[in-house]
Amino acid sequence: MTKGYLILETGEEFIGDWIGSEIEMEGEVVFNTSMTGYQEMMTDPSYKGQILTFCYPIIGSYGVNDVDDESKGIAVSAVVISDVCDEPSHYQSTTSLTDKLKSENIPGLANIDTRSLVATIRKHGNVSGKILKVKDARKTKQWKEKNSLELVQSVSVNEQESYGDGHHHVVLVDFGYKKSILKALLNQDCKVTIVPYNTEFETIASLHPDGVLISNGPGDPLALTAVLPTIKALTKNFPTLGICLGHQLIVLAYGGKTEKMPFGHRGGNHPVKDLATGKVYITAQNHGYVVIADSVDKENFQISFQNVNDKTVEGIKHVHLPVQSVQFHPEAHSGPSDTEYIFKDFIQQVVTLGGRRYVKA
Ligand SMILES: NC(=O)CC[C@H](N)C(=O)O
Repeated sequence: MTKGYLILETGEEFIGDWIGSEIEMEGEVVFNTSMTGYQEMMTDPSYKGQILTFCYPIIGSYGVNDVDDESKGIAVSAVVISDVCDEPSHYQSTTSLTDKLKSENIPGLANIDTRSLVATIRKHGNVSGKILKVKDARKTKQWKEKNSLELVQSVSVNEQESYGDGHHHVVLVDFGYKKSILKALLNQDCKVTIVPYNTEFETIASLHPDGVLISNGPGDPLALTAVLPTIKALTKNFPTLGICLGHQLIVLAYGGKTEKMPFGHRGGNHPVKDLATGKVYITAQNHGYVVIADSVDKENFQISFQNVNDKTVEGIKHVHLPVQSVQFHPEAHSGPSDTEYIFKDFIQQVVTLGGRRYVKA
């Protein structure tokens, strides 16, 4: 196997064995603590531009299948693995993880001491890294600035797409949506029209949606200030659900603020409390930015969910409009269907209030 190096901008080096495509790569190095779901993680567009480290030590054992990709292909820039399994066993598996990486031109490193790497990322908070074939000091002198708008542009659809023929028409504004969100809507008897992230309010309104879903997506929400007036107008006119980036954008649209977290929430076991009922749910998460609690427009919104570990904002609900958003992923099943009821709630609002404008834009 070819040796490869992961060099962090903070100077630390990790040596491993090259897997996947033999191209050098740069990106923010993040980690996910889930024990399973590597295929879903790699193909989640919210990871665009990032080098994803798997905390779980054995990755690839159940292979890769034809049904679980969250988007058109691998979204991460590269993967970092401790022990990669190249002889998968699962009835649905159609290829191995390393062959999938190769076929989609994505590099990775295996046999990396991921525990030490994660401890290093946690120590620094945020850190970029480069995967290199040879240690070349010249290559680690300069670091690219991340352009979040370009990340969203690269994953959003360019033209409208339509799925299903259910009773409720939901427009999904695509900042890099996960297919599980589309599936969850189709399961709720929806017809879904997916529109590019920068579609204007009037175009969306002319589709006569019963409800609107603002999707997840990569990068810093502050790069998307141009779409905030549209998002605000949508929330004032249609039942709206925001997920992850969509949640952050709704908060920003009402004058709230977001900030970068030290090393994000990425995993399948983040406990989240519903502040109305006191009930705690185990959620799947993937975000590096978070809403600043004090900045939320309290005249219009109440905080609906809170992270049990660090008390960060996990959701908001409008005080009188059918608008809510969550920082976690209700479409991702940390258990059988834990928070999927959020889609049911949304559709309930669509049924009672959809198809009508109830406030002037
Ligand atoms: N999954 C997402 O939508 C992530 C939102 C945003 N890019 C963040 O990292 O916080």
